[in-house]
Amino acid sequence: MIIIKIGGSVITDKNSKYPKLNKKNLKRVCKEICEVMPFPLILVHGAGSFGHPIVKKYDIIANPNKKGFCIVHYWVKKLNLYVCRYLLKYGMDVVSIQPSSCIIASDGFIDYFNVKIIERYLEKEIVPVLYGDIVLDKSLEFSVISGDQIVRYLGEKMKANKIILATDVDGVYDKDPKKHKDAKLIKRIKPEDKIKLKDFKEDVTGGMAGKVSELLKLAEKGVKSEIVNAKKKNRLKKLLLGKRVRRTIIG
Ligand SMILES: Nc1ncnc2c1ncn2[C@@H]1O[C@H](COP(=O)(O)OP(=O)(O)OP(=O)(O)O)[C@@H](O)[C@H]1O
Ligand SMILES: C=C(C)CCOP(=O)(O)O
Repeated sequence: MIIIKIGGSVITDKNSKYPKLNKKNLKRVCKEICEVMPFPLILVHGAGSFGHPIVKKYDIIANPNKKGFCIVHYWVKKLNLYVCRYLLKYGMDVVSIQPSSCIIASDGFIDYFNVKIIERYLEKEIVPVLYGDIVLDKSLEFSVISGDQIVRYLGEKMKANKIILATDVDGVYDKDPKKHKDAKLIKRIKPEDKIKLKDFKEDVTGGMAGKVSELLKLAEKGVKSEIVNAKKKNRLKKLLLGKRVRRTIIG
């Protein structure tokens, strides 16, 4: 079982205040995955500018509200349609799974997740495509569930043996590589390493810090994961083919 998360920073222009697709990257990444066609596979993607700026605009974290919920839901679903469109174009049989229809959270964390339907699609050799979404929350009314959190949950539940998070940097650095030219790539992070996550840039779901903290939870359960740069042509493809590429291993 392999789980790949395609980062919103790769398939959208994450710096945009409005939803803006990076179609070139989206097509290339979908093509790279389809050229390898790993199976059994679950795909997850992030929200990028189709989610984060809208969550901020409607102040959903501080004030979970119905209007904001509906608008965020609409945009992330729209991004998911684009992702599914290009996966289909390059030959993969996919089905879109809307997290807001199968997940209920409690205090921002997945509390209930009906994975039965995912298992049934996998039995039919159809790849489920999920995404960071806004969902019902028992205590907060609505909460934002990152693609990273979905990866962590499914990684454990589905006993994945390969988990890849594709983003716009080569992996986890000792400081944000976009702000510091001298940042050094950390090749491996183990649960026992005392890594300071609070210094890493944060978006509404925690950015790189959120990603690492979810992956460390997986590592504690003995499940390893890898963060790789999918903005670089063929890097994800090579990793899927089992070749050694520049990346961070967590676990
Ligand atoms: N120490 C760090 N190491 C690596 N990247 C870092 C670090 N601190 C901050 N970052 C930032 O984290 C970003 C990647 O995380 P981010 O959550 O934005 O990616 P993503 O998962 O691709 O996006 P999305 O959450 O929209 O799916 C990079 O663009 C980088 O600038
Ligand atoms: C912003 C929303 C709605 C989902 C965030 O998911 P992520 O991009 O994986 O962090």
